[in-house]
Amino acid sequence: VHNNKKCYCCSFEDYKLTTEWLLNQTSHRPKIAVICGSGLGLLAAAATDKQTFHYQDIPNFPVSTVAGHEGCLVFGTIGGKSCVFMQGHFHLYEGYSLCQVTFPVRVFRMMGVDTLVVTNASGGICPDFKVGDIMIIKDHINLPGFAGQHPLCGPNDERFGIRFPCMSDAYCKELRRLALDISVELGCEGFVREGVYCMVSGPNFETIAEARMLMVLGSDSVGMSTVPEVTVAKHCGLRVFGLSLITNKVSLDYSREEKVNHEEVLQISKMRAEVLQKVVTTLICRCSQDQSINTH
Ligand SMILES: O=P(O)(O)O[C@H]1O[C@H](CO)[C@@H](O)[C@H]1O
Ligand code: HPA
Repeated sequence: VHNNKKCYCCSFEDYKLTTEWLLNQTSHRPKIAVICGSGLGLLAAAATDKQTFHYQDIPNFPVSTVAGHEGCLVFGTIGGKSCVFMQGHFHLYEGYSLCQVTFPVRVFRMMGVDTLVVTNASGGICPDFKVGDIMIIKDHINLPGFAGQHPLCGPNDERFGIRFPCMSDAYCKELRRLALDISVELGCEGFVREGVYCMVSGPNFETIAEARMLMVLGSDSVGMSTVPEVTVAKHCGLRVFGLSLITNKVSLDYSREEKVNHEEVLQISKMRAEVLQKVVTTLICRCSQDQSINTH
């Protein structure tokens, strides 16, 4: 209850309970959390010493309702570094509040995580982008946030962060540079790009007029996730790195016949999941070695 108005946000005690439950169930103490987007659960495959929890068994955790989101929390080790992977994340269009959508991020913070890696599937708006390109997220547009659908609306809990957080450095520059270097080493620089991700609430894909508007606004790709998690992560002081897989070209022209669907999105995710896994795994190994970029 705040100012005599009922608050539907998760309480500090909710985050605490889940954090303590997980810390009691696992000996892993992750420093890096990876959120796997649609069809990208394979990102956890490279981890060793794995321990898996189903979302429905974790107190206070929402459950995944979308195809391509397994609904598992996987603890494991990569390059000697303890990590936690979310195989599947939550969306506004599933009917969850943004507090529920971002719930795991604050739990990770309370567990001791300092770096969040976000991944997702998105539609390419930038005319240069091709299906299968991997976009390093340089920045984002929080379109639902403009309309008041923002995870930090409501009373601010200073134990997590300040009332008015700065977002001009949302995606860590050093990690973006490192990812570009890694893509050259792995020989996949030909389909690695950098760009601006725009979040819409979904669940429908964009109309042509909407897509054109998003392009004018400066969006290189569009999806229905990630921005709330990144916003909450920055608020509580996490370092953020993001990759978006371009699974389809967004129609910007009335003469275009192709129609996007979720099956196609999952098919392209499956096709590129292995490369994405290599990039993420190498990035985790390297950032754990380089202390200068490990300090927040
Ligand atoms: O952002 P993720 O969950 O990776 O997936 C994207 O793909 C789904 C639509 O096909 C939506 O959930 C959209 O956000
Ligand atoms: O074209 C798209 N639009 C919105 N979200 C998406 N997620 C994958 N592709 C798309």
